[in-house]
Amino acid sequence: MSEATSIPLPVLGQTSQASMSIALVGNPNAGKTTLFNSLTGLRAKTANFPGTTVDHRQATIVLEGEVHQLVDLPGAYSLEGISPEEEVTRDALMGKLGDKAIPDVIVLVLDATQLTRNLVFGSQILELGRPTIVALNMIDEAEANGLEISVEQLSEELGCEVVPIAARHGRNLDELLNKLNALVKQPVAGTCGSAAACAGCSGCQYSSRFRWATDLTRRSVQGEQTARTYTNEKIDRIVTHRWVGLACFATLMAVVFMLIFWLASFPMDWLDGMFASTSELVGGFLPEGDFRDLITEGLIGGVGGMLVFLPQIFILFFMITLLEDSGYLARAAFVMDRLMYRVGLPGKAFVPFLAAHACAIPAIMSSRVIDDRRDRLNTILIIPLMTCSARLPVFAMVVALMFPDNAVLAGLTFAAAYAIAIIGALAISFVFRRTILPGKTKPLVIELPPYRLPSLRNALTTSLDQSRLFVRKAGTTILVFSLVLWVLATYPKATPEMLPTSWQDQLSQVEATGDADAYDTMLAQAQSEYSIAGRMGKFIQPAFAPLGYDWRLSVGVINSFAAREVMVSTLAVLYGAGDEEEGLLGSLRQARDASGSLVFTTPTCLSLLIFYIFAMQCFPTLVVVKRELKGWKWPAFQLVYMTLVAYVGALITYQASLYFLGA
Ligand SMILES: Nc1nc2c(ncn2[C@@H]2O[C@H](COP(=O)(O)OP(=O)(O)OP(=O)(O)O)[C@@H](O)[C@H]2O)c(=O)[nH]1
Ligand SMILES: [Mg+2]
Repeated sequence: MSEATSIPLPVLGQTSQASMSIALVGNPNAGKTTLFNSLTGLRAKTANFPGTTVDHRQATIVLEGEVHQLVDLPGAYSLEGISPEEEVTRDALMGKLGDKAIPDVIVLVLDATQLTRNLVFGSQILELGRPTIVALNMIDEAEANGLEISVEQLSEELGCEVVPIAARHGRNLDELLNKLNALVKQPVAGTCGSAAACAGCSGCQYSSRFRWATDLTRRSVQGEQTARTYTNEKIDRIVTHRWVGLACFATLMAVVFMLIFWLASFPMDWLDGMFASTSELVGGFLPEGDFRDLITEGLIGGVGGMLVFLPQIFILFFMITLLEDSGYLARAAFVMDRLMYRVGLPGKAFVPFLAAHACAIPAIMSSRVIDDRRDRLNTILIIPLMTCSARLPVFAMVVALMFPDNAVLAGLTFAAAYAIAIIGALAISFVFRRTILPGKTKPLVIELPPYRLPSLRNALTTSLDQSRLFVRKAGTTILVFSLVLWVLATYPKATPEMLPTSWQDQLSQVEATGDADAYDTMLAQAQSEYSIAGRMGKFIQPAFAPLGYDWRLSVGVINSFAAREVMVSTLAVLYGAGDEEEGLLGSLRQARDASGSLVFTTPTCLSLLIFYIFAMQCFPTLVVVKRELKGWKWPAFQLVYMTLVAYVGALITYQASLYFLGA
């Protein structure tokens, strides 16, 4: 880590001067956020995808004991740009962003491999005549590409310090900090040297800037960049092809999911077994009774049932981050845009959609980049259909129940669930654009970033962050839900005499056979139906019977209306996963309904899968939609339409698969 973060924050009063504000400015994908992260020790999202940062972000850095504000800004191509991100950057530079003053010092981040294009915007920044320092980033890549850049020449012609760095590898950041420190101590405005574009000219034409940038690049850069570019173009021709590109995307995703399944199955088996034996071990120490059951079934069963899926969450985010960093996902965005445009979604919606695969909430907020109101509304309405991480435990459970020993089929089904969500979302958008939100959309203009060896560290920190969020949820929300549910599913406790006569008859029949195990199982089932949860479940079960759910599954669905991942822990508690040696999946696989038939048949599993793909079961998302669209009308509409689609979809799936596959 850099010097800036290793110096401890000073105690208040030690800073003699008022702190300066330092802004990171440059083209999209130049590495501003990567630099910001390495200077501040933060983990703001970076990606090999232009337009990753859409709002400003600030943090403190310490230079020789002085605390300063470092501001990361969205990338821009020009100061006259019309996109909302470019507006944020322009406002920030002009001191019009909220209560922020004009930045005291500018760090102009240039991508050394794309010097000409970066200098076009750079000339506008230099022209502002503010104290500026140039961070010539990606110098590692420039060198690997065979480019030799004369830093002295650039520095002389730009009229300010130029420091070659590789933000991603922390290379030369100390020199950058030293020079930055000198500039902060003595802020001198750049002179623009002999830069023809800006010497004495303000508001130059794009063409003259471009000519100046090309000439300057020619004077300061030696070497050709042809070999790689040529291969990139060849690959791009394939992966961005109208149909071949789509097929590539689908195949790649399917392979990724199969890999995730296969890889995750080892730690998952291990975790499942570990929770089962922990439950047994803890149970052995506690005296028999309700408290022991609360701990083994409610606590370990409920929370463990959810944590089993941690490996899949981790590996999924790891792979997605690698793909994004490699530059491939920008190509996928390009390919998908052709489809999205047809169904009336703006190309800019791809980034929110991608983000929605982690969580709908930041995705809905990032849809602010879409300027047209209807485009944005349409995007927000379908964002929660994307497969967010909260759905993963449910999908993973269902798929594991269907294909316990077949990673290929399991992976394919999982990938199909993603595909159904995307296709469903496109179809629904199509309908909305032709009914409630008519109008034309803008196609996407995206610059394809270079292919790049993905950063393992970035992938690791992203997936660790996501895993931590997941574990925190399991330790808080899920924990409370599991304990409350255990109480509801246990009380009032019935002795055999208190049960309805139909149960008493069945129990005495089983007792007559002398099979004590069968008697215990039946008594436990009768008791759970007698409990509050059991009665509620039986009350609502008729509504879910056509979808193939028994009363416990119905309780699960209702229970997870506020947060979908609660489903798995609910089932773990209701089907007594903490109680069994087989762990969660084993006990679900053997679960039987009142009539004695297996609960998790293929039709029921498929119906559950479809229900959870489409249902809006996330209260926080509804609150955020309300906040963004200022009112409850649209979130209410969203809740109703998604639940309806989910119910009807699951109904059709269950009935059709019952017809074709049998129970
Ligand atoms: N090889 C190499 N890659 C880098 C370097 N700095 C950043 N990157 C990569 O460049 C990509 C873009 O980095 P970001 O920091 O997200 O770029 P940004 O300028 O913030 O982009 P926007 O937010 O879209 O404006 C990521 O894949 C980084 O890992 C570097 O010094 N060398
Ligand atoms: Mg950024």
